[in-house]
Amino acid sequence: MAGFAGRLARCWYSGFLRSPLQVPALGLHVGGPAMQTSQKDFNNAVSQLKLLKEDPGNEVKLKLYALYKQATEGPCNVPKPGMLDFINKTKWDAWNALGSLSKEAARQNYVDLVSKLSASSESPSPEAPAADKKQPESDSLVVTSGDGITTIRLNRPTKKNALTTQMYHDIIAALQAASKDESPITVLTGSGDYFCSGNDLTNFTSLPAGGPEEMARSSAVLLRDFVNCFIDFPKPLVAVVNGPAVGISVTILGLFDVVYATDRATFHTPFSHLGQSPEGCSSYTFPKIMGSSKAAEMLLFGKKLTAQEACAQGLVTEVFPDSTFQKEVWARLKAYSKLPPNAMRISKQIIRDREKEKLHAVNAEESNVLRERWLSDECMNAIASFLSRKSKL
Ligand SMILES: CCCCC/C=C/CC(=O)SCCNC(=O)CCNC(=O)[C@H](O)C(C)(C)COP(=O)(O)OP(=O)(O)OC[C@H]1O[C@@H](n2cnc3c(N)ncnc32)[C@H](O)[C@@H]1OP(=O)(O)O
Repeated sequence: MAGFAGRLARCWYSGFLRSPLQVPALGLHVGGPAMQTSQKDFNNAVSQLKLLKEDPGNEVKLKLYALYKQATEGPCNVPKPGMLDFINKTKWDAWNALGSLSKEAARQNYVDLVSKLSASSESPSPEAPAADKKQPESDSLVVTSGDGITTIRLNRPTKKNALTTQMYHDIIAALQAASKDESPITVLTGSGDYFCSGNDLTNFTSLPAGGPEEMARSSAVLLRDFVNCFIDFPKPLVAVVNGPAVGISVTILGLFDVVYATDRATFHTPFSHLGQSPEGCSSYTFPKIMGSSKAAEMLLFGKKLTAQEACAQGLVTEVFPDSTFQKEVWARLKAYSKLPPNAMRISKQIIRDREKEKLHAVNAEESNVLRERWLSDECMNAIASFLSRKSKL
């Protein structure tokens, strides 16, 4: 297992090794207005960078590093690190790739890049009901209430809303709070172009002192607690699926009361590709919802469904054109939220309660199986492969 930790760590570095030239849509200056940037603007940008809410990713961090060095020290003037010194060699390559770019131009490019990153991390969320912030939340999860709806929004758009360990904890807390608040309806949705890309695969790279076994054990406990919150949620729970959904963000949909999706959404559970197995009670809910052979195609073979297909198979309640999705869905939910809240709760109870015991048992079993799976070579290799950017879904 120690070998696995090393392998993952190496793969993380390989992610860092992606070419600095692959930084799309970050048009860089080579002269002209560059001369306008003062040292003060540059220093401000250095400070501003520390305030970014989202990690900008390795490629951008590498670019920032190279521009900083060029702006402060000029063209690369230190010896190239050895082949096996992966990180320093990567940084050296990025700096060296800037060639003879002047210090002023590098400063300007640095300032422009930081300003773009700051602007995108502050861009407002798409349409949603007028809402007040409910509680202190981590940057990656935003919880608001308004118009009779509590909205839990996954807010990590640059990572396609992949779920970090902290986000699982925050969602549990948000659901517990929402179950007791005044809003008749609770919604889960995402910021940006994705609903959610599933479990953040880097969760498995920060090994605790107890090693991979401890990581697998604590992840299984967290997974079980997370899914239990959805099983036990007492009020109408609605998913507003604003874009593609992957992995655990698909499987838990079987535990929602209503699922609205944009026609841009897709539904994908690539468990076998990842050497993993189903969670979110999908081994039970999916065959019930769509029949065992359709469920097998998704859960065993990772067939990706379009929104229309998912609707035809009963996983999605209704599909809306992307252009009117937010407007139509929120208008409808606002109207539903005016229905008598106790009647809705009691109706949900009657529909769901007789299944709860079964669902808890399924959840416990799925979490236990996954605990083993996470330690398998198949799973480790798949995660390592994603982290080294050799594979994507
Ligand atoms: C408590 C533990 C519970 C565990 C429960 C288990 C759950 C199982 C699952 O959820 S399985 C599903 C896991 N998810 C995936 O395998 C998705 C992996 N991601 C991708 O294949 C692609 O990123 C994509 C298809 C979702 C999107 O591709 P696209 O080309 O459009 O975008 P990028 O790949 O460039 O993504 C942008 C940045 O986001 C990072 N990212 C996206 N998804 C994840 C993820 N799941 N984990 C970690 N990071 C993710 C991606 O690496 C890019 O980051 P970068 O800009 O720093 O490179």
